[in-house]
Amino acid sequence: MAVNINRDLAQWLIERVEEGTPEKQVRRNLQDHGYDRVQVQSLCDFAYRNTKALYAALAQFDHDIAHETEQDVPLFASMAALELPDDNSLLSLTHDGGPVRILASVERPHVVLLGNFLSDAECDALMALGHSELRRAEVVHRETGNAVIDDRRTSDYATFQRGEHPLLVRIEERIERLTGLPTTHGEGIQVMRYSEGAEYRPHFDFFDPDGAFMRRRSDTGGQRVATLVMYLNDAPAGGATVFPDAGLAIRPHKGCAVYFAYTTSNGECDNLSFHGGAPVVRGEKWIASKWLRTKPYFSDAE
Ligand SMILES: O=C(O)CCC(=O)C(=O)O
Ligand SMILES: [Fe+2]
Repeated sequence: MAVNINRDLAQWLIERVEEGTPEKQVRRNLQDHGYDRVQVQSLCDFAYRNTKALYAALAQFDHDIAHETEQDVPLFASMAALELPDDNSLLSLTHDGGPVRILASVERPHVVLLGNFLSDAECDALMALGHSELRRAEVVHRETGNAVIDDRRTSDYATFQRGEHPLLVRIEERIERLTGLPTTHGEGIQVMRYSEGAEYRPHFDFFDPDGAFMRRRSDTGGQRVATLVMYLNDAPAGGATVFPDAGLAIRPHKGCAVYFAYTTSNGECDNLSFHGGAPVVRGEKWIASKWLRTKPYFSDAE
């Protein structure tokens, strides 16, 4: 199958070549991100043996983009979702457990509640996948971008690379169909367990737009624009996902998911998206989270 190269991939390849990343490592990264052997070969030929053509392609992309009027993020975020279909379902988005349904949506903060996003079997399989890998969750430091332990997030989690497991591939493809954002714009799925008393205090998922981290990293993955929290069990008590400034609380229900996007129509980060996971009062709460970026995201490049 031929490989399509877009601006971000061209840019990423050029950066790797310029910083002297060995071809072997780039091959591995590309394979990890779902490119087959033939595609990897032609991308590496382009990057390492025809670099001039790659620069030319990038210049052409930049020229085209400069002449485009539209933004580069075709988000569900940006709003078809608010027009709830008459039959209240996403007709084409079905899986073994039946159709995904839109149960409710809020304009600001932009929140969409989805029913049956995952089947029971998928929830169980995700919990099993995460179980043996669990460790104390970390948060991204707003200035440095480093992952650090923080009392505001007391859950355990297991982190996965995009496409690391067939189940994750299936769910990532579903998220692509839901949001219109290519899977490459997603960070790897995290499976999280909150034990009794554990919480994630209210926070923003987007990076501080003025912070040093964003200034340095805006070319790789860019800003976060939306989050999908998938509920893997019915938390017995407590553990709601809360948006305190909007007076909104969502009870964890197995197979449901909450999608929220935080870019306002003028391109700014929406402070109303301030949210958290309330303390679990009894039992455990399990979720899987997915963060989506404005641009293709390759974790090794971050
Ligand atoms: O636990 C929740 O309900 C929210 C999780 C969350 O905010 C996150 O993972 O970014
Ligand atoms: Fe969050």
